[in-house]
Amino acid sequence: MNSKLIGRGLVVSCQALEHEPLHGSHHMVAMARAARQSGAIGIRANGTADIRAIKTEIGLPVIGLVKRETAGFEVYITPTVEAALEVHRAGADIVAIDGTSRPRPDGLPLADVLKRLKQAGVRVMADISTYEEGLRAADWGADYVSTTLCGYTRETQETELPNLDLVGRLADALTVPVVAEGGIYEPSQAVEALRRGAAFVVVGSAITRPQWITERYTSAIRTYGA
Ligand SMILES: CC(=O)N[C@H](C=O)[C@@H](O)[C@H](O)[C@H](O)COP(=O)(O)O
Repeated sequence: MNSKLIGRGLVVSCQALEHEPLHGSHHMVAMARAARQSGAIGIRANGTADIRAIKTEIGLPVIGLVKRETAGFEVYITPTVEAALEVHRAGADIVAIDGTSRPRPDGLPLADVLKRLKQAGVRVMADISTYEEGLRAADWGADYVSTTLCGYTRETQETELPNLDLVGRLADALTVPVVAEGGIYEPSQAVEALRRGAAFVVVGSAITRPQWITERYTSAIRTYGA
């Protein structure tokens, strides 16, 4: 499938959940505009409203997802086939889904999910947490494999981020594009991810979550004891 939709560069994740200060499409479109102005080549966005608004107003390729919690399940990034189709219909160029092997609310194994989405003409990014998950997702037809969930599953919760070793190992093993995402806080880490073979880099919190950026400063100052 089209691996050149997004070239070697920076994708900015513009996401704010309901409890976050910048929640709302107006703010997310502004964030995406700022990202485009400074050279971002794609946007990652959560929820059909934000995806539609960013797609219409910004014009960059959009990696879309929907975060949806379901009681009794750990997966929350586009957890079902139906959710993935919603994101696709909202205009996302690539649909990011949970690419781990954990149980999903619609009861389908990942291999079936990928098969159905491919049949529907959806370009899929599998958000994985381990090397083995990345290999499996690619084998089952994912168009992109992203390290998004490393650090966020039981198995990986102690992992220090960003996990650029995981990026490098997957990039060496796979022919589909491997995306470096999760915990990239410094420009030098983004460059290192590309050097290790990432097709592109996704950065979110370090650019678009001002409450988190502020906290980095206030906690450093607290530790200093000012
Ligand atoms: C684990 C999870 O739910 N990640 C989400 C996936 O869409 C987003 O909350 C992250 O901001 C995004 O992956 C970018 O990562 P970072 O914000 O670390 O640059």
